Amino acid sequence: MLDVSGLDAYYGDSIILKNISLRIKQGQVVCLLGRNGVGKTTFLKSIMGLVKTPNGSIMLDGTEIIKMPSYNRALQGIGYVPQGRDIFPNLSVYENLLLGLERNKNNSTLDESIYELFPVLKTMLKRKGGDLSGGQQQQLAIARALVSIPKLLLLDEPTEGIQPSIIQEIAKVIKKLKSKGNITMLIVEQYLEFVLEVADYFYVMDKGCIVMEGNTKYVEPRQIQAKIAI
Ligand SMILES: Nc1ncnc2c1ncn2[C@@H]1O[C@H](COP(=O)(O)OP(=O)(O)OP(=O)(O)O)[C@@H](O)[C@H]1O
Repeated sequence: MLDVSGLDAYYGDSIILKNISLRIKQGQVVCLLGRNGVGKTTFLKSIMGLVKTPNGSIMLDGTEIIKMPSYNRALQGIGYVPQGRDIFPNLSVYENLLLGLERNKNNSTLDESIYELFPVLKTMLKRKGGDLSGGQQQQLAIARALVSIPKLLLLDEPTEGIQPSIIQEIAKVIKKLKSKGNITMLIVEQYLEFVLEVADYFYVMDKGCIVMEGNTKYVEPRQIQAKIAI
């Protein structure tokens, strides 16, 4: 459903991604791993149209999106949870969730089933986004992306700086979504155990290039570790 090929990405004149090719099948959870600064976030931003990508192709369900403005890519069904989550600190949890609906032209009411995935949010609807813990903010950011019912969800380091019990909650949500089968996910992550738990397939990036890929079921974790250890 996502087919990226020969993609280069630049910040100004500096080339950050070189000739990246990556494919995700419908309903798959794919993780992109790599050390700090190798270009993982830049790759997600390239899919969202937030960086310069003069060469290559990004096909979403058979449609070329590489020249589309970012807003249209969201309308095509891509949800993005950036690193740092981008929660509006002065808006309530409920208002933050409502903002997610702006991306969905077919739906203007909040589907209550979002609280089945994130029960903690239901207990905090009136609380300000900025008063939530880091883990709760991460859950809110994922929930906000999901209310627009994306067909492809991009998550940038969802476990970063989060306590283990909430990491487990997030892993559960990802597995639940996967079992429903109507969403495809690309997750940038450095936490290998989490990747092996939730992903079907992985790619490892180094210095702007893909250097390893495979099925998470059959890989020897030490082989990945060797490529991502600092
Ligand atoms: N706005 C920017 N302008 C110029 N260079 C940038 C910009 N953002 C990132 N870079 C550079 O691009 C390279 C890739 O950064 P990127 O954030 O994509 O890496 P990453 O693999 O996601 O790292 P991390 O895990 O630390 O988030 C780095 O060398 C970084 O310094």
